[in-house]
Amino acid sequence: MPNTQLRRMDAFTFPSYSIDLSTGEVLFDYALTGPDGEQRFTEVITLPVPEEPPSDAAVSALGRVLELLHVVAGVSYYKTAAPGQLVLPAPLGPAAAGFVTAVYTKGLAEYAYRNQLPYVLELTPQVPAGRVKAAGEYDNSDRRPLSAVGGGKDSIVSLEALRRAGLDPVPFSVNPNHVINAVNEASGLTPLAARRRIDPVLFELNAAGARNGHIPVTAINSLIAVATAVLHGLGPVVMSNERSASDPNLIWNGHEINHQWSKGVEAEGLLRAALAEHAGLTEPYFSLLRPLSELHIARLFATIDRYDDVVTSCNAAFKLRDASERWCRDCPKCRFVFLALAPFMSRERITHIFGGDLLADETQIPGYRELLGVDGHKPFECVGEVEESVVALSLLAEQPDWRDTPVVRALVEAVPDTAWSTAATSDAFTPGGGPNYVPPTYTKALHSLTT
Ligand SMILES: CC(=O)N[C@H]1[C@@H](OP(=O)(O)OP(=O)(O)OC[C@H]2O[C@@H](n3ccc(=O)[nH]c3=O)[C@H](O)[C@@H]2O)O[C@H](CO)[C@@H](O)[C@@H]1O[C@H](C)C(=O)N[C@@H](C)C(=O)N[C@@H](CCC(=O)O)C(=O)O
Ligand SMILES: Nc1ncnc2c1ncn2[C@@H]1O[C@H](COP(=O)(O)OP(=O)(O)OP(=O)(O)O)[C@@H](O)[C@H]1O
Repeated sequence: MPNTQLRRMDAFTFPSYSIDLSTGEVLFDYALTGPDGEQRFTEVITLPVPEEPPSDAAVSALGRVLELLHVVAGVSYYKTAAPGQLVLPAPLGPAAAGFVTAVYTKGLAEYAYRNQLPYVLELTPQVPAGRVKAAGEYDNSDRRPLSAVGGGKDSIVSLEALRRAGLDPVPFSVNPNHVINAVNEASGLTPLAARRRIDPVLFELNAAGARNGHIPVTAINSLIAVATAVLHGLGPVVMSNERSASDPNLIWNGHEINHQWSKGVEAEGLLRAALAEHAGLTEPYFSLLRPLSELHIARLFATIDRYDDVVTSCNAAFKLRDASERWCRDCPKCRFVFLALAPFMSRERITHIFGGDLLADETQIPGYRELLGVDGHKPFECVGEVEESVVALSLLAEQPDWRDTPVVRALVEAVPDTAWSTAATSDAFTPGGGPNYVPPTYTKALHSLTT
């Protein structure tokens, strides 16, 4: 469909969804409709099939989780046209409707900002009238946790914390690539995986100039993880989203624009409430690392060395096409993670992990100035707060191994004098900093790492 016709689409709908429990295949249908006709999409998600058939209660809860996932996974297709009407397929209770609304507004905020579509920030889904049948309570909180693995340092820290606390985690990933497979192999644990196939029509539309931009992918991965946990009779989904993820990149038209919104604590609370209300799940999902800063997690990661040959946090390694092998060494995330790990590792070890020394490379200086808040705003990437970068720099400036590297020298010159007092009073290594949903049984896992 030509781009001009796409721009005239006025509604996005959710015609149907189906699941085949014998194969784990879930089909989600979507439609953009307008004066020039219709553009349909089908996304296919394949859940791993359990050895034992699921109980009736599990099948019923699974159906409810998939109803939420159907709506949430629609963001990828909605964004090609961003019509003003978002017409939901069925009635939802207030918590589920609140979660869905936030996914399409706050989760698409970076997309709205970059495409200059302010109305997306205020989108109000049309929820069909009617009562939602109350979900039966489904309590799986005492079962083995499903630990989401993204191949980076954060999920490795969680996996090891859960293992040390004797909680017997099951690693889980959506579309694991060679990085994630290698991390799972290094863990020695037996993982579960789900497949997600985006409709190839989306890529054709992208190539033809359809609207494009960032989507709240963690909300999608999280719901696929919860669906898998329910289907397999497993316990809570444990994420590794840090407290810095809740920090917005900028304010636009009075709205916070946060690249990592669906990793933030607000999204976590809304998702938990939606799952409790709509699917009856009492303890479905939380982030173990929520009380910690990225810098603190980096310090913890440095105490674990079994993943050095495989860990990869760079997003370029996770592209659907033309992915980098591991660290690209030239993006905000590579720069930030290097800066955060360097104070806690020898140059030899970190150079081995990254395949190069970013602090020896002067071409990295402009990118580091952004991370330190000297130029521009915090990049639209999964990077920590400016304060964390400042604290990391202050630590490096005191270390003989690092203080004379060209990048550290240039940055020490560049930051304002106030940076040093910010660093001195920072709470980057003090767990806390706002609400978290870590259940009491799991706080011991966190303590085993941080004390
Ligand atoms: C890997 C990556 O960072 N991709 C972002 C990038 O996409 P790009 O076009 O360069 O490559 P692909 O990822 O291969 O995607 C091709 C197109 O497919 C569409 N698409 C992909 C996944 C999806 O779930 N839905 C989709 O519609 C999209 O049209 C792509 O162009 O730039 C895109 C535009 O800004 C981003 O949307 C891509 O981000 C992926 C969805 C992704 O998985 N990103 C994670 C690595 C990521 O950004 N994680 C965040 C967490 C943010 C959150 O709130 O969840 C983070 O690390 O901060
Ligand atoms: N493909 C995936 N399947 C399942 N969960 C994922 C996937 N990719 C990321 N996640 C999870 O989403 C959350 C955010 O991902 P993110 O990329 O920030 O984390 P990470 O890979 O653990 O660490 P890092 O921040 O170092 O990259 C984490 O809990 C991570 O485990």
